[in-house]
Amino acid sequence: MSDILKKKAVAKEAKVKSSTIQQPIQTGNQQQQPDTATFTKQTLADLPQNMPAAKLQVRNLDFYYGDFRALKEINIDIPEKNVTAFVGPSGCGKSTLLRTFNRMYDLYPGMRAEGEILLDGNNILQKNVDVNLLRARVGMVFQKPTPFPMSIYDNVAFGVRLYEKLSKSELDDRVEWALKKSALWPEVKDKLKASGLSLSGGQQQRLCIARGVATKPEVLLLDEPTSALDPISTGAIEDLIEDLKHDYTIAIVTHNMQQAARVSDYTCYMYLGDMVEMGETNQVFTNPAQKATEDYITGRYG
Ligand SMILES: Nc1ncnc2c1ncn2[C@@H]1O[C@H](COP(=O)(O)OP(=O)(O)OP(=O)(O)O)[C@@H](O)[C@H]1O
Repeated sequence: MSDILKKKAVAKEAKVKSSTIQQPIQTGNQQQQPDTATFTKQTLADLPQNMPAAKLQVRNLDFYYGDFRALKEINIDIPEKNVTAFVGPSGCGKSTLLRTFNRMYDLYPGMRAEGEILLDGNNILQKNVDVNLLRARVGMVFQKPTPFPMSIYDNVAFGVRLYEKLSKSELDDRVEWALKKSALWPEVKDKLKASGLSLSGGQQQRLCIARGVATKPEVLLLDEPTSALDPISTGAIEDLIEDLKHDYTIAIVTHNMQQAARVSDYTCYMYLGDMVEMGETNQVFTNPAQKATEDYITGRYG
């Protein structure tokens, strides 16, 4: 069975589990929640065996919004040229963790990260790191499509113009390459001068992915990239993720368990700022190491 078919089978199994086995227990008007606070914190020793080489290594990472500690001693590896999904209940710190990987939080006062995040072995949290260069290496696509109010061409060329000096024909080639990578080229090749805002929601998100890949980052961070999209656009973006992972290291935050099962190789389950479990996606969905993970994955909590 091909990898994608295997994943689809696991996703289907997860769906069956959630719909038939693990319904919340009803007591009158109250939903009784299981005790999800019982888990052993993930440590480096618990990381899956035989993982591919790590592109990012997160070590003892804490994150603070002012006095609030939103991430607590996170220790994980993000394997190169694989898809790693972050799942967990709302507010558990998924987006916060993703935003540390390109120091997006630097834009806001009062936020700080402590610990280490090694990108190819170099700590990106050090003060002397050039954050613009970091963001060229670690690109990000947000939940809502955010095309700039400019043409489709200029949207894709925007970051490239910031970081590289290409000739007109080289830039044309790069724009075409990025639009092909994001599976949008056939739909826009005859209207590159039209506004990015004139595209449908799904097309706008693929445009943002084209903008994200155009600078040829090494890591692509996707923060709920399909939550605002219809099922057909979602399918197109999931296929795209499958394709992009051959060239990029991808980290994705998703609320959709089936999506995590379908697109990711590794899954991290987070709860209230803690990393509960990181494992191979097939294992996390079929045989999680911790009951807290099982309760969430199967829909009993969250
Ligand atoms: N700008 C902020 N200032 C203060 N606290 C914040 C800020 N952003 C997030 N938080 C808090 O940090 C914690 C983690 O939030 P985060 O957005 O990372 O969670 P999440 O798992 O991505 O949630 P969701 O699934 O709802 O997007 C939450 O308690 C949240 O309230």
